[in-house]
Amino acid sequence: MPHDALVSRTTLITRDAADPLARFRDLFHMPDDLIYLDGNSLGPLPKRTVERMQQVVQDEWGRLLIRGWTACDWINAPSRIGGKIARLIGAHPDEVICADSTSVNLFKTLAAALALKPGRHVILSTPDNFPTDLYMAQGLIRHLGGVHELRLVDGERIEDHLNDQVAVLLLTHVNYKTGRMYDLAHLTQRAHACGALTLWDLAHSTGAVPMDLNGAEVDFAVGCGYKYLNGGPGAPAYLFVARRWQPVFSQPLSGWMGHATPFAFDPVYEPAPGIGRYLCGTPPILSMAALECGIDLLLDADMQQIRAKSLALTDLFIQLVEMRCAGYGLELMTPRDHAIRGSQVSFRHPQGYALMQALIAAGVIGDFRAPDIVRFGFAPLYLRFVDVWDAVDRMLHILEARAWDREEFRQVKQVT
Ligand SMILES: Cc1ncc(COP(=O)(O)O)c(C=O)c1O
Ligand SMILES: Nc1c(O)cccc1C(=O)C[C@H](N)C(=O)O
Repeated sequence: MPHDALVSRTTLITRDAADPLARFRDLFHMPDDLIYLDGNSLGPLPKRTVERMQQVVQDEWGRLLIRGWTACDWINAPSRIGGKIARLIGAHPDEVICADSTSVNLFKTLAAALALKPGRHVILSTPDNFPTDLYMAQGLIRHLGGVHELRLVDGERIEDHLNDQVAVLLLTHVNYKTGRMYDLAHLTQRAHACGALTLWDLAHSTGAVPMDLNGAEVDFAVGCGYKYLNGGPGAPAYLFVARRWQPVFSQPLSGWMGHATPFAFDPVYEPAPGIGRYLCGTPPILSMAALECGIDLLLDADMQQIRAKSLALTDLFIQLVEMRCAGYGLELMTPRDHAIRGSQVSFRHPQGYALMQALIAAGVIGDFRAPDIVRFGFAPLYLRFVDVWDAVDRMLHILEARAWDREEFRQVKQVT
């Protein structure tokens, strides 16, 4: 959006009226007067989920009991939901399965990827990757006897470190602190050129950024169900394995749900022929039912429209903060360049923690990330342009009045 000094609350109300995604807001529960800029950590509750939970608990579990596994097709929930997620990320339906947490899926896919590159010992990543990605790699390395190395290098220069030692390039597409987005297709191609595989963490891009995993020839990916997919706290995650790698190796968490014939109760493990081998234990049906509602909402929207609005919202937020809150010590961390920006905006502020507490008290929910980052996520399905104006307005009042400068806001409580 051009930097238009004439932008006002009224012009933004007009802009909302013309928004092709406007109808989605009413499909969510959103407390009055709350501006929710934290959907990149935990998405809000879709109204349909409330009905569906009632149905799955009372009618399915309550009345059908164990018959639900077949009568309600619970058993196929992981592949059915995986198939729906596939449509959001440019994958074939049989390349995605819904299961476990992102962390566990990282372990399974990283183990599979390393086994495909026996002569190479390096997992290449960045120190600012989300910690669970690094922790899971460290744990797997220990488990495999310490022959691998997790090599952490500056993300801006990652290409310089791709060489014939690298087995797997392990990156998070959109950085959780800064909102910086990597060029997934380009880096995948560069990794392949040196003979390495790619494992992408799509936690902060799924449902916010259109992706074409097959077009980019990505090998493995994982993603999160409770952020932009609005699946609820601790919603199941997903994993993607390109068709070409599915038959080659089975992952190490060889639970019975990943068996070719789980109900044959054979004492010997034999992996399922396709993506099903990446399952481990029994799927959490209640959580999956909630997640499916969130995904269905997204599938009803157009990902290109979502991306266009996400960029417009983040542009507007940057513009208004810089125009209206100038001189109060806020420093933009998120790239201005659309090509490398996800769906969030982060600023540094010397009193970042207290500022975020004051914002939350004023009804603007974002996140604080140590040491000094205030982070705002923009989910186009339920946010309005006028919300951006109001959020900046409340921030300006807090900054002008130094309302953050209160003992209760400075005291660091548990940080989420
Ligand atoms: C990039 C990234 N990966 C993974 C996770 C979390 O994984 P899990 O669902 O296993 O807690 C998060 C956020 O919690 C994240 O931001
Ligand atoms: N997964 C979370 C949780 O269980 C509690 C609080 C926050 C989270 C998050 O999602 C953190 C998030 N991934 C982040 O980007 O910072």
